[in-house]
Amino acid sequence: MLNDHQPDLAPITRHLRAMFGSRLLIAAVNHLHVFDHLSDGPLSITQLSERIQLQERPAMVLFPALCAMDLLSYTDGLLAITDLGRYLVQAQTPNLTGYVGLEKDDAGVIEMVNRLKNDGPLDASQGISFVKEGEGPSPMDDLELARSLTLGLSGRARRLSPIVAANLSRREGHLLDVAGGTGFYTYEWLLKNPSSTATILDRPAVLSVAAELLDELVKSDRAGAATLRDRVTFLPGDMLTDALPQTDLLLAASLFHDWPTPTCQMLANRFAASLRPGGELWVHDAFLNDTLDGPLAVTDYSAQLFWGTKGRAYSRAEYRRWFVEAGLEPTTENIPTQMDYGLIWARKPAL
Ligand SMILES: C[S@@+](CC[C@H](N)C(=O)[O-])C[C@H]1O[C@@H](n2cnc3c(N)ncnc32)[C@H](O)[C@@H]1O
Repeated sequence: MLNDHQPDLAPITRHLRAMFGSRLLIAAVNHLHVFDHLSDGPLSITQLSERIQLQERPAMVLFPALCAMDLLSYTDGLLAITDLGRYLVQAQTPNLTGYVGLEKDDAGVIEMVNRLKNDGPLDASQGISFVKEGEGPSPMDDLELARSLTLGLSGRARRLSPIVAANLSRREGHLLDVAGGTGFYTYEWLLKNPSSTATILDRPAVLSVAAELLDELVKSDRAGAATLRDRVTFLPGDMLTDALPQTDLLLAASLFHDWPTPTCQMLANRFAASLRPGGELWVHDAFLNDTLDGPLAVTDYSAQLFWGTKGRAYSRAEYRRWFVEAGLEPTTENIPTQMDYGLIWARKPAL
């Protein structure tokens, strides 16, 4: 476990991600004119999305962010301008549209507007970070890029994995860590479950980094580390298409948030099928409020995910709907970890 003297590192990631939230704000005010569209009265998400021509993913990134900033409210299925948001309507005097607009030509803002309108970058010919889908190129299959992206996540994984491992079920059995990246979540869980085994599934280039990190750990003086090598299997593959091994626990850490909604449902179905009766699907991620109006740290993160991947942040209610559709029984537990992350889980009914 982390000792009490180690701070939650959330302030660092919040400051990092605020940049993406700022871009959303300026895009909404000066390019998409969200507040002017709402100035005659509330609209549903679908109505407003149609007016400003946003598809589902960008809409579900932008509107929750503006709610989290207290500029819009979302009640009874309607988006409305708040008292604060009124000061972003051009017809209101005074207003701050001109002041916010001093930044409207910033390159990051212009690119955010393009990505919002296009539901992603205009040119994705080199692939998208953290995702491998179909036959096209993926940075996760490029030795250098896969290494730098995986090592880029390693500090977060090192820090959060002991907390996650302490909260996952303790049981004798098998853990399947899908899209396991560095493998730290698996290594920490195995250290706490000395009779268990695990499989880490990811792209081959990522798994070679995970194997190096395991070597380091095995050579360290951590109690039990020497047993890890025989208990971990590295499984190179494609989680979207390859057969998944049967397992007792399946961990999806920072996984769903890289993918659009239909892919998330498909993944939930595949993961449910790979669980043995009584098995558990665990998700470690940052969750939107079920009311889709924050929290700000997560709407900023959602903007960053929207920018860099095919996904966004989802609410626990969205995950639980996928779980039910996949035949799983969601629990009501919401377990916070750190860095604005948390755990939720669902059970596969016993036979
Ligand atoms: C954001 S990282 C999360 C890594 C790790 N679970 C963590 O929390 O640090 C997403 C991972 O998904 C993997 N991935 C993407 N598409 C995949 C696919 N089709 N099959 C298997 N792994 C995939 C990437 O290689 C990457 O390691």
